Amino acid sequence: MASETRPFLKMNGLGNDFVVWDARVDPLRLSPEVVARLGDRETGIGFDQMITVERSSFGVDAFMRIHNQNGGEVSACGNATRCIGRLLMEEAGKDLVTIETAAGLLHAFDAEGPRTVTVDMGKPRFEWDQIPLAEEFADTRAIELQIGPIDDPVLHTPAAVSMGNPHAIFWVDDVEGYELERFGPLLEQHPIFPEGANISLAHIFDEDQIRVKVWERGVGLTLACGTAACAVGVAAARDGKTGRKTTIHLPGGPIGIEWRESDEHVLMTGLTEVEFEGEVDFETLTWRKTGAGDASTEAEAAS
Ligand SMILES: N[C@H](CCC[C@H](N)C(=O)O)C(=O)O
Repeated sequence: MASETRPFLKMNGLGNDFVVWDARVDPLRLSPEVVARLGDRETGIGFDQMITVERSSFGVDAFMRIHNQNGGEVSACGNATRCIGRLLMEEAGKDLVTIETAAGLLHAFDAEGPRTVTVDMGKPRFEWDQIPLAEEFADTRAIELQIGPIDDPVLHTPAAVSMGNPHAIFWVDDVEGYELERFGPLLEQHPIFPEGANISLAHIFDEDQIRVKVWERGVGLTLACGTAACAVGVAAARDGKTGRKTTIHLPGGPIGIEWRESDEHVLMTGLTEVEFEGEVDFETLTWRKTGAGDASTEAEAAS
């Protein structure tokens, strides 16, 4: 029986990593179980999200479909949007492309350096039923949620923001001072978040400089989260803690955020990387590397 192999790209945005399929000609729909199997770092390729690039029904450059490592489909992924933006710009020789997502149309354009891309992530949403939250809160800059002993909570009163996906941001004085591995899943699935939430610990350590650690919905701890960087930058500015231009320092590296005053859009700038080319045999669900990534391409160029 002929095996059915399919090529993919392995990419990352500051270590937040993806398997990317090009399904613009040959459609691809995988079950959540197969996505989770491929996403598992022991049994599969391993990734935080799986990205499927499809034809856009709006006639823009492409549609980007996003699945978390647990197999669940979601509407937004900032780091992946930068990576797909780069691929589409390189392919078409353009310096601006438009990507359709379930969260809306996003524009990616060349930023100041090689492999660096800026994405206009659109407007943040703050209304309780847009996050969404399970009950009405008039002010989502600090919602009533705490974890730990009632009289001495470990984490409490987070800000809530949607970038097309739900985020809760806890302001702390040391992002490493909390067991996010322990509290992350409890908060991610807290009943106040009917669709779950991405959980960020954020420490404003200098003027417009914020250190962030993220527990991602459907994944767990990741090295970076683009929509969390957007959500933290916006929540800090909204609450008067910083200006509208901030640098978000994630374990995987920095992301520049500008919450533009003229139209309230969030601009997110950061690196992208092609790690390698590969292919999956869907008969056996095995995979192999078939080509190099940026590191070797750049090494060749330098030699
Ligand atoms: N875990 C997120 C999706 C990926 C977000 C992240 N990887 C990014 O770069 O924005 C969610 O369930 O909403």
